[in-house]
Amino acid sequence: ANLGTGNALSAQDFVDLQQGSTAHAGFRRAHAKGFCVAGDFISSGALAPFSSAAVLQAGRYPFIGRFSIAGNNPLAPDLKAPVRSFAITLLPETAQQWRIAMNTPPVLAVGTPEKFYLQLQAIQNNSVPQFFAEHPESQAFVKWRSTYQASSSFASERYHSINAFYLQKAAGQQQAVKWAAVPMLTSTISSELDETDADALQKEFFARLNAGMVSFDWQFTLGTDADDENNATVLWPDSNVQISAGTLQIHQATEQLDGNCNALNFDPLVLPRGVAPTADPILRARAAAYAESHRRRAREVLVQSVVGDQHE
Ligand code: HEM
Repeated sequence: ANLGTGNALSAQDFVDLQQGSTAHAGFRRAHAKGFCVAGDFISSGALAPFSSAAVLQAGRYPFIGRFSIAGNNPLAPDLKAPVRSFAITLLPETAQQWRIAMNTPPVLAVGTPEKFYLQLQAIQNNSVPQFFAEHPESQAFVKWRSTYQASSSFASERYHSINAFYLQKAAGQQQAVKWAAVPMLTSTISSELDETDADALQKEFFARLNAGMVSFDWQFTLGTDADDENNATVLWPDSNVQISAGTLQIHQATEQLDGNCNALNFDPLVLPRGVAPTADPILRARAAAYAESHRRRAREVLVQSVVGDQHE
């Protein structure tokens, strides 16, 4: 992509940049390293006045999910990653899936796909400070980054939707929201994190889960007329109303190559009735890039299995 001459930026451009010079066949081009989880969402029903979504009505709904670290390398050391992630697919009986991908930062540094692309280039060129200086909208992100301390567990991070969505109840009635998965730590483990182990976080999580369930409170923040739901660089004020939708209880974890999260694409535009996308342009770019990454890795997995069959 040559953004200087008005050429349109494509999903292929994004994924080419994200995968770098060596593609890791069969793996996600971003957030390549992770593992699958499964659990139940215990919905409080507190969001039901705002949305007709099946899983926001009181009840218990299964989900499958994936914890990951940002980056293109499926063997990267867990503790070196600047961003950690939690993705879920809620599975109500109505066949209306809700796919969600969340990251540790609450905001983006820049608000458009074109600038996000330039930011990825700046990361690869080691020119991030200059990039932030040239993009004053990155202020909230830079502030978050300066105070954020990575924790010693995937189970004790807070994961954010970053982009806003609408909850819809009846025609013409909508409420802008952002959400976060907020850790509810109930169990501690005795073993210390082995900082020399590339899979330290993954092992910690599996050990923790053996000792008991891992839970997150799924908290929604309501936007007001003063908030721009289409600009993910701005943090909404703490004074905004917060409502807990219920508890995400995780009771199973599986290596990603053996788990049913691996083949999924956590496309943020796969939404059930009662939830709708805002006009935030990042959301469209994400849907297109995830599809392109999914296409590449799915094709490689099929090719591998065909080759394997021929040798059997
Ligand atoms: C224009 C901006 C973005 C681009 C181009 C982008 C690109 C990608 C790509 C290509 C993948 C791999 C998809 C797959 O193969 O299944 C991915 C995964 C992911 N992205 Fe993004 N992303 C963007 C913004 C975001 C934002 C704002 C968030 C958080 C709110 C986010 C969270 C995630 C997560 C959690 C995953 C891993 C999902 C999983 O476990 O399968 N991304 N991203």
